[in-house]
Amino acid sequence: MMRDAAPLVSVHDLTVRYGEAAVLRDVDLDVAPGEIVTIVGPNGSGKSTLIKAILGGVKHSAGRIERKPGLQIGYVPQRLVLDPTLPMNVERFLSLPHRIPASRAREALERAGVPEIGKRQMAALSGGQFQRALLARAILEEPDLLILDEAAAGLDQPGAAAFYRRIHEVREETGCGVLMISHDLHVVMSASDRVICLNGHVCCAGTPEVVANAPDYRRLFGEGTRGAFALYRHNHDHRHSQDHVQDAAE
Ligand SMILES: Nc1ncnc2c1ncn2[C@@H]1O[C@H](COP(=O)(O)OP(=O)(O)OP(=O)(O)O)[C@@H](O)[C@H]1O
Repeated sequence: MMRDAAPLVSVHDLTVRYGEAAVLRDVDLDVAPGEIVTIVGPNGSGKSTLIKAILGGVKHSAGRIERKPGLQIGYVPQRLVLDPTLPMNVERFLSLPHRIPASRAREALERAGVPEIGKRQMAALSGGQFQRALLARAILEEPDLLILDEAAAGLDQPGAAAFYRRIHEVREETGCGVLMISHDLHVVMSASDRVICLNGHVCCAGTPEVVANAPDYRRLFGEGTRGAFALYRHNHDHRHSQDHVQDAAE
């Protein structure tokens, strides 16, 4: 990772509103080349909105987003719904909207850890294979920054762990930066260089160690689902408008 290098993307004092309601307030974030940054936060805390703003799909009402000139982004959505009656194999899917040589498709599938699925029908893939196909498509153009919005949601625990391991390897192999949203807190803690805890604003940010060492988090981490809520409760000396998270943890 190159924290000293110019960031791939940096977000300053970002505010996003849907109508009157501010969904994001004064958010700062940056991703350096080769760095894995994970956004965590309760449902409705603005994680997807932040990513959409970075991708340019949502307008912000204040603040600014700076992208490295010529920045190439690869995006892996949480899910993609394809017409199951549409015959389309994986290689063809990778060739949309621009036809690519079969060798490039094979290389991307190898990188994504699924070299064998090129001729399989998209509709016949398992959830894990489908997400790998989306990953292959996102890395086809050798992006500088890979953005994943809960891309392992719906996979079982070993499947999700394998998926994140693969992301780690892609980062090692290509040097791309990674910005992802994840609810898999165990994975977040082991696979991220930096964690941003979001709840409309940035509650806390730092290395996984710093975030995980918050007393509540340490006390509760690993105690079933309660551990998952602990991250959102650490060292808060203020109340949120979304206190359902706190309620859910109690
Ligand atoms: N297009 C929209 N119009 C109006 N409100 C929206 C829109 N998209 C999202 N919101 C609201 O903005 C808030 C943040 O949504 P967002 O999807 O960014 O949260 P999230 O942290 O990604 O949630 P989750 O973990 O459930 O995916 C929510 O209250 C949501 O209802």
